[in-house]
Amino acid sequence: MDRKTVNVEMESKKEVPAEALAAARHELGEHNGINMSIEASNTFTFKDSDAMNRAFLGEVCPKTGIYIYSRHLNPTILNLGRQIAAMEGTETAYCTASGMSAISSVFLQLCNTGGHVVAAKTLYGGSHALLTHFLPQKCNITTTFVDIVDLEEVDKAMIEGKTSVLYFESISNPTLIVANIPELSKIAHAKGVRCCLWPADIVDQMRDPHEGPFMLLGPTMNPKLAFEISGRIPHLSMRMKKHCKRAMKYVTKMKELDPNLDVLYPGLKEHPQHSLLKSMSNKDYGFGGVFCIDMKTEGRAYRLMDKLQNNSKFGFMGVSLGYYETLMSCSSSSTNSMLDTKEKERAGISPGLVDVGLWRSLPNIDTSIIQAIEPRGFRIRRNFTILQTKRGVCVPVYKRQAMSEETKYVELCKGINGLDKIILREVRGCSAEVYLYGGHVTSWKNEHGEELLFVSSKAIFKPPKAIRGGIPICFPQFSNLGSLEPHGFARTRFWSIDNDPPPFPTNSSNKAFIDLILKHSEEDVKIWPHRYEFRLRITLGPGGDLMLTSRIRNTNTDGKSFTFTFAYHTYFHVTDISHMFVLSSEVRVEGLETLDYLDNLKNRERFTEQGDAIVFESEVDKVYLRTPTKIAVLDHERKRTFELRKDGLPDAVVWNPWDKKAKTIPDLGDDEYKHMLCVEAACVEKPITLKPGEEWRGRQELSAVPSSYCSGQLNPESAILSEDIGPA
Ligand SMILES: O=P(O)(O)OC[C@H]1O[C@@H](O)[C@H](O)[C@@H](O)[C@@H]1O
Repeated sequence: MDRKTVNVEMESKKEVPAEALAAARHELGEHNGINMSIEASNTFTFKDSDAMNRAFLGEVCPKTGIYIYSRHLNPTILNLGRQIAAMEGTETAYCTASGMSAISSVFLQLCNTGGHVVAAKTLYGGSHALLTHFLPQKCNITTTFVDIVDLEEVDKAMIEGKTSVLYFESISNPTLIVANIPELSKIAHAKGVRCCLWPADIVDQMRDPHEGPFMLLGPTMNPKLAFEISGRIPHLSMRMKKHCKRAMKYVTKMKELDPNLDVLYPGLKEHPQHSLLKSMSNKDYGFGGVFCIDMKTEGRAYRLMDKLQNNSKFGFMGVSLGYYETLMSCSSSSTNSMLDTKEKERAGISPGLVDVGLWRSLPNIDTSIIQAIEPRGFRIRRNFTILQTKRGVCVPVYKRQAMSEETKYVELCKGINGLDKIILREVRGCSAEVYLYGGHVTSWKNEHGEELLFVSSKAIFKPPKAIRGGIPICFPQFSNLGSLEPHGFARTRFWSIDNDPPPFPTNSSNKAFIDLILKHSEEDVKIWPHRYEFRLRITLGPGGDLMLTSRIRNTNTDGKSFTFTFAYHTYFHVTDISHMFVLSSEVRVEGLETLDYLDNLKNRERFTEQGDAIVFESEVDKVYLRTPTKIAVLDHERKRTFELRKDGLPDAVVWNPWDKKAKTIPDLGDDEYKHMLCVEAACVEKPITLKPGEEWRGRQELSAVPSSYCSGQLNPESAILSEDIGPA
């Protein structure tokens, strides 16, 4: 027995790949190490000149332990080749540095100039480009593309004496078509055509591969990598079984949750080649770990992937799908982007096809479907915006309907505790809610019904307490900068609908708006001896922007001026302000860097902001002074940016109570501080003074855009126009 060989001869024809591999040679290390040694040399020496001569004459070779040059063959790479050959039941295997180097070498090996290939029309983009562009131009090798499941078409396309290769990839990427390998081999062999299948047995009836392009072009794998793969390959069977099992469970659950979902997976009975794959595949290995969801359009595919990666933490966007994490890609615009529209159509590659290689560990997948798969299923459901109908059937509603004629842009109804509330709606499905109590916006939702403002679960919708969350109006006093109750009384008064407001410079396309008015009451005059009219217009723009315009007029008849401070105390809803992302919080504010601020936590002492962006790791209560008209709040995890634009309001308050302070606020849950961030367009440092008859105007506009924000470059209009998972 060879010192480096454990007793077992390679048996290439074992039926079960794992058993065949276990029965294959196992190289030991140079010093009898249990691992084989990595042969890192490029070139090899010989015991004498005769041996060298015999090696070049081909009389001795790697089989007899004599190597010349690693580009031809290397012991470590050869060992991996033996393992793979054992698993695949082939005579030999050659390990290359990439799939495309293997595929191109095979074509160069088997085809002569002027040659002809018959290939499946659905191929990996690189293979398709090689056959469509490179080989015809450089080598005059042409290809006829066929539907690989139509055996007659395949047969007809092969020209005896001209066609040298029948090439297909099974299971195909990205459309998951399964080829009938035994039948295709028969048809090819009958015409003397070599049958090449990727990624399993590459070569059938090939001459010694070491004489051709494999040796000359040097696509050889790095021996260190070969060593690593050799060590992992013995467990591949276990991983593949689990991989396939997970995909099967996951897809089954998804289909259960939404039978209308366009999911492609060979494990599903409705897959056209389900039975074929079952008949060909090794027992217990299932149907692969890759499935596809057809979102129909590229835009919807992207938005789904964005959400799955950044909201649900489901996986990552990335091609290859072979990583140990779940990967997903929209093949039409990634791996298959080199195909033109017609070629994609012919190959059946929909622009919205999302391929998912499901690897990520789903906790308790075997023991608790409900705990493990269902929540993820629900996440997917949520991402597809699926609603539960009355009959309990899930229907996808991404075919968003335009607002029906009778749906109202403005609706007056009763809210919590019977308080009057106005709902504003826009055609795309966004909405806002305003309580007359406080003139208080309590909800702002995007077209997917996602809430963009934070309202505490403990909020008390009852006078005299202000509602915790939404957008309280602080007037005529911000915080405790005066003798009135903190933040003034406007947020705890009942406002009225202003049916006849003085003319407003409005955008005529805005239909969803409401005008409110608050006037002095005799009671209030006792605590703030002034007469005023506070008009508030709240508008929901067609793109979902929320705009608040305040007009405050001094209506004193005693000739006295009055002075006030003001804020739109906006509570933005954020994923989790306490989460850290690359050493800073997932949530940050841009636009306030380097500005002066008054620190409410330090007796309103004045400081200058030092950091590049405002991030959060503890309580913050600052009044930034003379701020720009645009401020952005970035929620990294949700991949959402709020843009706040303001006019007439020079300051900006940033407040989060963090954990300790939150516990002292009775109408705020202990952990709720994580999901809120107040950024308030305000006028604090220099109070406003109005003479009788004078009017002040202060405006705040909010947009939520589903992308990252680059300071100063954000065009909210175009970002807003990019729909989320919208109509198919
Ligand atoms: O609890 P309130 O009155 O709604 O105020 C909340 C916070 O509002 C912020 O605007 C102030 O800067 C903070 O100082 C204050 O604590």
